Amino acid sequence: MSAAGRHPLARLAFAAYEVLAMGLGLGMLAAICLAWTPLALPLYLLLPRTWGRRVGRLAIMASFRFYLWFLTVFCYCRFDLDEIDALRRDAPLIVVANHPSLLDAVILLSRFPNMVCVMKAALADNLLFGAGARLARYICNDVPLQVILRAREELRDGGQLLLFPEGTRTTRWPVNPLVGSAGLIAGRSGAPVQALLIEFSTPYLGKDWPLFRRPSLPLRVRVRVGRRFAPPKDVPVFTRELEQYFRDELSAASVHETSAECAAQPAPAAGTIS
Ligand SMILES: CCCCCCCCCCCCCCCC(=O)OC[C@@H](O)COP(=O)(O)O
Repeated sequence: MSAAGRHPLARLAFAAYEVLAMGLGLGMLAAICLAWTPLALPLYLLLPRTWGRRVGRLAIMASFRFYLWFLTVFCYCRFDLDEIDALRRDAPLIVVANHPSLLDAVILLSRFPNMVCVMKAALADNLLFGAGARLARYICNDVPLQVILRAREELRDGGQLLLFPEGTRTTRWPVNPLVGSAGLIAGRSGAPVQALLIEFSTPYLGKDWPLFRRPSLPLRVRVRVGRRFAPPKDVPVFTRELEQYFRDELSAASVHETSAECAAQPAPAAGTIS
């Protein structure tokens, strides 16, 4: 249902729908997170740690799954995530993914019941995400040694660790230079590293996509299960190998546009993910 080539009025109506879908989508995410905050805070204080993180992670999975359903039904988004479900019971496991969009974490967290996420420290004080992230015992990325120790502890307890080794959303397509955290944690914990490849039809909510710029619908997102790496002995070598792997896989898929192209053409044809 591309708007291109249609009557100008139809195009205008579709653009209006895209704006509406954006408002609904962002509003629903805010509403879900805000509704959880007043519950998550007392649960964080009252529940023992193991119960708290269990409840916290299940609530995040369930809420984000509902959220993706909402985006599918009302906001013309299409998610192809079936491949991921095979990983759900593989623990301990370090899941690493490329990071094209703000939606990546929401998408991945919706499929794993016991996943602990390494996140930007600033998010821990965020009104929307802070309380939920604390209850789920997510790991702040501000003190590297703490990240490694906490990650190792969570993996030992049978958790699955999610981290985005680009450190921030992608700015140098197809993937930024990677930091060494995944290799370090894998080396220290003995857990394997599972690559996931995230592909968007347009870089919606990427680093160069303003929060209130309308999406180009349908937004298609596919997550592929990539290679699984054994815990490395040599972290720098592993990090280079992982980066090259992402580069090769994502270049081959070639579903994104560059940010510059995207800025020049606000309503591009949907990408090539089918
Ligand atoms: C139950 C209702 C849900 C309540 C909220 C639960 C908390 C969910 C926290 C999700 C936070 C996921 C953080 C993902 C990793 C991360 O930190 O990514 C940061 C980027 O994306 C943005 O970084 P940047 O590109 O540098 O702006």
